[in-house]
Amino acid sequence: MSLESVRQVANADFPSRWGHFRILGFEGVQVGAQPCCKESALTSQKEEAAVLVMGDIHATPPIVRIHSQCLTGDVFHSLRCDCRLQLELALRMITEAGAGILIYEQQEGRGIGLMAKLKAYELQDQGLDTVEANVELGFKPDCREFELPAEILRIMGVPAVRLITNNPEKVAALESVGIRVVERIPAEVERAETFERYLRVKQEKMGHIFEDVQP
Ligand SMILES: Nc1nc2c(ncn2[C@@H]2O[C@H](COP(=O)(O)OP(=O)(O)OP(=O)(O)O)[C@@H](O)[C@H]2O)c(=O)[nH]1
Ligand SMILES: [Zn+2]
Repeated sequence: MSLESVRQVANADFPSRWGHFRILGFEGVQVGAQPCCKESALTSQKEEAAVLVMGDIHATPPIVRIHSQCLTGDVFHSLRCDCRLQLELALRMITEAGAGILIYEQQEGRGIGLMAKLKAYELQDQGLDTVEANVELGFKPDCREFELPAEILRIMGVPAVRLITNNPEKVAALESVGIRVVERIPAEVERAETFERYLRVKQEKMGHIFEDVQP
């Protein structure tokens, strides 16, 4: 599968409680078969992202967060995962620096979609972890490829970034298309018992880097 014809479709003023941004819309088209699942939950081949931009992003490598949509966390403040806290961390870092980019990718449930993620929650309630639940539903543990955010950064003329993430796949995805990650900024948040297992599985099964705990 490859991503084609990525284009910017909007650019507007965006005052927010975090600070004053521009908000940009980008879309691209995925061509080829969905490699992720047996029964495709993703009916649309279009990939979209909303991008918040603040300040001068060209003077030095800007702070960048590639955030995958988590409706349950980002909107409802779920404590099953650390997504909302990571989103807040990123927005705080960008506004404190006065410059940066937040790419909000519509990759709900690591790309499996909202309904499948809720089914995965059900399986997790029965004892499976996040990786096992995805596999049980016929998906890969992680369906994301991060081609769209990489292409967005290229279109925006950003050749080097300081990336907020614990996920080495995001670093590798950018570097594989020539965007240098001059610094990886940990996306570590205050822990809660309700998402302790979620983080442990990210560390043990998905290779995420956590500096505040030993494996
Ligand atoms: N399949 C599945 N996806 C989940 C679950 N909980 C959260 N997600 C999704 O996980 C994605 C976030 O991925 P994470 O693995 O938490 O973190 P990451 O984006 O890979 O890495 P960081 O940059 O360090 O945050 C979002 O798309 C969420 O919707 C779950 O139980 N199952
Ligand atoms: Zn989440």
